[in-house]
Amino acid sequence: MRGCLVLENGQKFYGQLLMDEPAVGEVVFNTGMTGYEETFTDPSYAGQIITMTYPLIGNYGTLKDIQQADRPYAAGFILSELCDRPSNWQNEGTLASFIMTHRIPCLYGVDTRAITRAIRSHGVMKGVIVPEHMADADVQSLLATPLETLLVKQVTPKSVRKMGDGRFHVAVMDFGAKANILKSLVKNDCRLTVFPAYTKAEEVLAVNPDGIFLSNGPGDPQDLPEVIAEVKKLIGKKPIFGICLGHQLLGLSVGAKSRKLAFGHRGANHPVKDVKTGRVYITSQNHGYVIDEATLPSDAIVTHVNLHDNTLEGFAYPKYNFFCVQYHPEASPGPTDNLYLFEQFVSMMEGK
Ligand SMILES: NC(=O)CC[C@H](N)C(=O)O
Repeated sequence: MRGCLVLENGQKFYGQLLMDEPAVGEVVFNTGMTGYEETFTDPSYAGQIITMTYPLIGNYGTLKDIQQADRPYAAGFILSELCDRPSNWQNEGTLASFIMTHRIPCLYGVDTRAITRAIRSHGVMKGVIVPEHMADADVQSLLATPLETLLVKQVTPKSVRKMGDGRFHVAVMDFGAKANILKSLVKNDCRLTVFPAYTKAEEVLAVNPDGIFLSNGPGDPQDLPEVIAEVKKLIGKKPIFGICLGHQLLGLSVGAKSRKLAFGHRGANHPVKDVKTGRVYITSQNHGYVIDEATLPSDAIVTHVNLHDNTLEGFAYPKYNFFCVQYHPEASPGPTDNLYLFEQFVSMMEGK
């Protein structure tokens, strides 16, 4: 069936639909050349329609073991060529069947380069994926639907769970944690008590963890004032490590400000400089917001900077014994060069 992406600035892009369900979401683009399955199951994409800039998607099929959550939370997918004959000895099924199983609207056979150029020049926009024959009035009323802002509520677990049996007890605040973050902690000799996002600080501290981890997650960090209030109570009590949304919440908790980027950083090839060593890492990223470096307290230390646009990619606060990064050291997808940060967290818990 023919379908169309309609952006809120009126631009339309035509292609094929896998199903006739419409999608509404913030349209973003991801530049990863591989890793579509990890990207599609990253809960931080909740509420967003992901455009993949790489032209061939689905060519190595799907494999449950590499998925980052039990299902995709994204609002929709936009692809150029959708490969229906994957070649991979581990393949468990085509990408099309995965998408249809989870009933995520998908527009394919569409000019993804043109969509990316539209987003790059206007910034991210709301958009809808609709069947081509949908009446204009219906398309407009769909476009007028307000976007959900309480996205963390959709992806955070409902109850506390335990993982691993390592030496270091880590309390994880799960705002939509990617599976490989939790696996990376467990691999680094940690045992985890994983808490839902809105857990009170007292309850987290009551398990007497060696350290606290703040996860990635969807949406605008400023939409989480109740969570920030709890993070403020955790700071300084235990060593803390934060990734992506976790980094942003730590920034807001110490009085820094966040702002929205024009079209975000989403992909597996973003150069980040480690300020102390001068070394440049190619990193995995997925974020639309940043902490404004100029608003950090003067005794916080900038540890990482993005070399595309000089935005803040990491900071540490020795006074409170925490550090955090905006990018994704757990990779999945992307380069694994930054896995050492999990070891750094363990050293902090060891008191080294
Ligand atoms: N991956 C994340 O944790 C993303 C954080 C936040 N939702 C952003 O887009 O900036």
